[in-house]
Amino acid sequence: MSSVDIELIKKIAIGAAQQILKVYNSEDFAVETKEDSSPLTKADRLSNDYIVKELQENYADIPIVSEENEAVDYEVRKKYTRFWLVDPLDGTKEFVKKNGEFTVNIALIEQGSPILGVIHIPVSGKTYWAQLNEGAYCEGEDGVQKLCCEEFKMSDENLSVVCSRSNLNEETKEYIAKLNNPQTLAKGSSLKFMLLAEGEAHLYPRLSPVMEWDIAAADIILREAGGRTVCVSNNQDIVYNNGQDMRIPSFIAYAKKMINP
Ligand SMILES: Nc1ncnc2c1ncn2[C@@H]1O[C@H](COP(=O)(O)O)[C@@H](OP(=O)(O)O)[C@H]1O
Ligand SMILES: [Mg+2]
Repeated sequence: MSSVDIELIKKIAIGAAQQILKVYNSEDFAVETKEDSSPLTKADRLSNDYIVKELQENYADIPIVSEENEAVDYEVRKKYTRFWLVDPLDGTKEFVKKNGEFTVNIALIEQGSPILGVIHIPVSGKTYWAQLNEGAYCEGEDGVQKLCCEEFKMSDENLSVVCSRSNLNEETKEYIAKLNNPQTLAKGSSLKFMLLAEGEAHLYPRLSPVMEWDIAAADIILREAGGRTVCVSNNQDIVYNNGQDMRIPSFIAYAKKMINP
């Protein structure tokens, strides 16, 4: 099996962002609606084409599952020991609203867990990355920084809680309302996890569905920064590529949660 070069994956994410920004900065772009009612633009397609081509050229032996590729049948997919899991433009609704809250996400999944993740924010130019047991990092205007989550207890007052800007449901609102005077911040895309990884927020409860590609890169980056993402149903790590559809019904992402309540 070929080994993977994280520097190359970071370059691929940045190259994909250039494709996205060509569309973002153009006067006007068409917005189509997919079968699941979510939006699709030329930027999603250009970013996907770029990432898929680069990954195939450099890692011919590692299959790719991407939001914008044709779905891979579970009977085929369940035999994968390693695969790329890609969301070429996470936060398409935010892209359409032109608020900058969208990301490029590339993860490498091995035996059901992410072992590498790269997230790039096209508008700010910031890149986040992590590999299993090697820590999490980001690079922006201030150079490279090691990411480290803030410690907290669930009973703390004024916890900083991030939630979806465009997909916030009643169940999540009720969960947040039970906390002790929470300070809520709405953001689009996997950026929410990055706020936890940077020590800027404590909790990201998501009691509504996402797809595996929305969170795989963020999951490993947050974990390597000292946090954790768990399924609500069993309070365990998310197991990827574990069923017919790649839907995760709900999860809670934590910064560094202390055991005492
Ligand atoms: N009902 C649903 N089922 C599955 N995924 C959903 C969903 N509603 C929203 N999502 C996912 O939530 C992502 C947006 O996250 P957020 O709400 O945190 O900004 C979308 O990513 P895309 O923008 O890549 O389609 C989409 O995959
Ligand atoms: Mg997405």
